[in-house]
Parts: sequence; structure tokens; C-alpha cells
Amino acid sequence: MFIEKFRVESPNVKYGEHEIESVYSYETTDLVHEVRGGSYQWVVKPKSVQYQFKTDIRVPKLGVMLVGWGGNNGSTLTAGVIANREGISWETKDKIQQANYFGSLTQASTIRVGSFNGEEIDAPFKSLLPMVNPDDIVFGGWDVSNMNLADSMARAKVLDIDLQKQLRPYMEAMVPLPGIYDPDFIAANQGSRANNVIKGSNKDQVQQVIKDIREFKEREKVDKVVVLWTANTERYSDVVVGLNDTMENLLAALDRDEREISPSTLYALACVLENVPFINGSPQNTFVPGLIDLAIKRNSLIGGDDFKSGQTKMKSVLVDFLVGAGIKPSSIVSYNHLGNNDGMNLSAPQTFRSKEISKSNVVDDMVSSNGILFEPGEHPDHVIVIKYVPYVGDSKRAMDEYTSEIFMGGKSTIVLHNTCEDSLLAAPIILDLVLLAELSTRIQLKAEGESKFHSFHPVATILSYLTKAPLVPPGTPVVNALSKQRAMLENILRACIGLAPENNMILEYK
Ligand SMILES: NC(=O)c1ccc[n+]([C@@H]2O[C@H](COP(=O)([O-])OP(=O)(O)OC[C@H]3O[C@@H](n4cnc5c(N)ncnc54)[C@H](O)[C@@H]3O)[C@@H](O)[C@H]2O)c1
Ligand SMILES: O=P([O-])([O-])O[C@@H]1[C@@H](O)[C@H](O)[C@@H](O)[C@H](O)[C@@H]1O
Repeated sequence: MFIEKFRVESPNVKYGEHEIESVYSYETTDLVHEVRGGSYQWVVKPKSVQYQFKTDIRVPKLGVMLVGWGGNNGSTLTAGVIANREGISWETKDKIQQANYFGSLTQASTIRVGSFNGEEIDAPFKSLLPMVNPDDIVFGGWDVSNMNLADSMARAKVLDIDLQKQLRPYMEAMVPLPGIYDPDFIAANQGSRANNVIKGSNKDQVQQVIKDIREFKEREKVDKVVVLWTANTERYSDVVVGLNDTMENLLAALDRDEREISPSTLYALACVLENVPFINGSPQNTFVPGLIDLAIKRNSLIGGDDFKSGQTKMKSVLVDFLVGAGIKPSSIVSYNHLGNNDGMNLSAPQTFRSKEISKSNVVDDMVSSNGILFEPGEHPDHVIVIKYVPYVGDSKRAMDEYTSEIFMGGKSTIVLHNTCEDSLLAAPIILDLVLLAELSTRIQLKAEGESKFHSFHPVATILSYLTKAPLVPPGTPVVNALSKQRAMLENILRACIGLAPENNMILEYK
């Protein structure tokens, strides 16, 4: 059964005027590897760590500034939020379609809250903690193309025409701010779009972005701003000692106007200096070590990389299933073709390489988790192919072949054809990224033994469900298995209201 909302009654939860406070017993383990009885043994010691959470329940008016606002994803998301906010419906060849937020974890998925009279009870994911209502988001942002959002929506060819016609009056006055443009970092075929660029040195451009953020916040009267990169995939930046390996070197390189600082890193720098959350929806290494250094020093949220929207999302489910079932995926061939501008940009080897990396590493955690199937250092053959085929536009066609080893030398081959409507899959993911980033900045936590409450680590691992290549704090594990990522996110929010992790045991019926 589905319920719209619920309230937790427990001595461990206190609902105040401005905060929800919870006391949470985090059940985990300590492992030791030591000599026992003359030989080394692994010893697992269960332990409980008492945590306190405080969540500010005052939901802000949120401004979202997109880098690449006029792109397929940016225009589609903006259009979708307006259509939902205005309650727009439109005629399709099948029916009268209502606006919705399908594909958004926060807006369209549910969580189990318990059983009632032998029936499972589920509630909206967004009912866990007060979140920004996406209908209320104010959009802005930058684009190196000066095309207004209504024309950008038309250029994207993603949404039905009847819907586009209704949305045009809301969007034609939306014009992206000039962006930071460096042709050395994206495909040469993007040059024809670049008619809306910030002039000056890298430092001038960073200062302009900071000014843009401040003016947007003031003009739109928003309480908070989150910036998200949904611009074109860049080539990787060279990570060089003395250039971008530390925050001091990166800031000094900015002062020297070093050219090996990518536009995405410049936007991220502006946001970290302004303490505005910055999320990278593309695969390039925006977060060079010096940038991460600075974000940690300033406790400014950064997250990424590369939206997990279609082919890779499916991979992080299927490989998790195979390995979890004791089946050994030995060959994974992932091909796709697409015809949008992203696809055109990815037709350049240097930008494709960024995407190839993020799409390839997604199986690493699952493979390394099973030493029965895989020898140390052994990996499946894993190939990524992306081709640009203009005719299919934003409707990317992904074709995958998974060949696995099964019982007694047998082989199993799974072939998938997955039409990923790129922007219709990515837009709700962008929504979740900005909503969860904003929510996470309202949560404070304190473990037993810590003297005071603090925020989550500024490298926002909590966003990993939404990204192909989760950015994690240095020296911490990367988890890509989708089920684990979702469970982690849900269980952290459950802890904030004093609910135990969902363990699916349902012992009461066993
Ligand atoms: N399913 C998906 O669509 C999906 C999934 C994962 C990642 N991504 C990534 O999201 C990004 C956007 O995808 P898209 O389909 O919207 O692409 P797009 O090409 O339609 O949009 C990108 C926009 O960014 C603008 N731009 C490029 N460089 C810029 C800069 N330095 N500053 C400001 N604007 C700039 C371009 O003019 C363009 O309007 C791509 O990097 C893509 O790889 C998309
Ligand atoms: O998310 P996913 O479908 O695995 O990967 C996709 C790529 O295969 C595709 O080339 C491009 O359209 C998107 O940027 C997206 O990154």
C-alpha cells in the first residue's frame, strides 16, 4: 500500500520548529588481521557507533545555474520543470499527456516504511526529509551559445511540438549568460556555436562567474544557488606538479593565466571560492587535485562525475546481479550511437576518451568484490564504442553484449538493445543532483567522541547513485553498484529521522 507521508515517533527523534534531531546507532564492524593460534586470521568485530543528526527543515528558495543551459539537457530540464509547475498537458499521437517527474529518484520513487496488517507500506522517497519542490526552482546559467531557451528547446528536438508551443512564451526570454570558452578542451566542431563568451584572462573569467552568481542570487531573490555543469564533455586536463596538484599551485596558476586550466575547472573554482555547490555532470577531470584541496579547505560541496543515465546505469545493475549471483562476466561490449550535439562533440578522440574512462570504470568495484570469480587484477574484457549518427538525434541507441562464464564451463550471453532518450533520462537526474546537494548542506552530524556537529565531507559521495564515476574523498572506496548506492542514500536519510536501514529481512513473517 502507498501512503503520502508519515511521522516517526521515537525517543530518538525530535521534531523541532526548525530542525529534526535524531540519535542513531550505526551498526558496523571493525576488522583485524592478526595471528591467532600461530597463523594469521581475519577477525570481524561488530560495533555500534552513536551518531546524532540535525537537519534544518527550512527549505530554501533554490536557484539552479546550469553551465551549458542552452544544451539538450539544460533546455529539457527547464522545460520540464515549467510544464510541471504550470500543470501543462499536451496532445501526443497517443493521448493527452500530463507533465511528470518520472525518472527522478526523489520525485517518483518510494521507500518502504514497514508493514501494516500483513501489507507492505511504502511512501514517497521525498517524504523522508523536507526537500525543495522542483516546481519552485529558479533556473539560470551560462552557455557559449546565445540562443534563448525556447529556441534551444526547439534545436534539441526532444519534446513534443504541442508542448513546445505552450512552453515557448515562458522560455523565450531566458537567455544564457556568456560562458567561459576554450576550444582546446572540446571538439573543434563546437566552434560554430561559440558566439557568447566571456573575454579576458582566466582570472577575469572566474571573477565574472562569481559576479554572475551574486547578481543572479540578488535579482531572483533566491536563498541558495547550486551550480551544475551540463556543458560539453571536455578532454582531461593534464595534472601537473606545480600547476594544479595543490590549491596553492592552482591559485598561483590562475594568477599566471596558465592555459592548462579547463573552463569546467574555472567554473568550479568560482563556485568553491563563493561557497556555492558545484556538480559535474560530465566525465572530464574537472576536479583536479588542487580544486579538491581547495573545496575541502573551504568546506564547499563538489560532486560528480558524469550523469549515470542509461547504458552505464543498466551496466551497474546487470554486472551487480551477475557477480552477486556467482556468475562471471568475462566480456562486456558496450556500443552506442547518438545524433545530438553531445554525440558530435564526443566524435573527437580527446573528448571521447573522457567518456570512455567514466563508462569503463563502472564495473571495478563489483569485479574486485568477488575473489572467487576473479583472480587479483583480473577484469572482464570491456569495450566502449560511441558513434555519431545525426539521424537519431537525442534518441541514443545502446547495444550491449555480456558474455559470462557459468556452471561447469558453460557460457551465457546476454544481449541488450536500450533506446536511451538521453535528455529525458538525464534531466530528472540533474534535478535529483541539485535537490540532494541542497538537502545535504542542511544536514549536520556528530559521531560519538566528536566534539561538535559538522557537515558531510565536501566531496559529496552521497550523490554517487546519480553518477557514472562517483567523486569520493581521497583514500575512500568507490561504489558503483546501483543497489548499494541507492541503499546508502536512502539509509542515510532514514538515519536523519531515526529509522534503521532497510534490511529487507521482514523477520516478522519468517
Ligand atoms: N543522458 C545524457 O544526456 C548524458 C548522460 C551523461 C552525461 N551527459 C553529459 O552532459 C553534457 C550535456 O549533454 P547535452 O546532451 O545537453 O549536450 P549539448 O551539447 O546539447 O549541450 C551542451 C551545451 O553546453 C554549451 N557549452 C559547451 N561548453 C561550454 C562552456 N565552457 N560554458 C558554457 N556552455 C558551454 C554548448 O553550447 C551546449 O549548448 C555532456 O557533457 C554529456 O556528455 C549527458
Ligand atoms: O549514461 P550512458 O547512457 O551510459 O552514457 C551516455 C553515453 O554513452 C552517450 O554517448 C552520451 O549520450 C551520454 O553523454 C551518456 O554519457
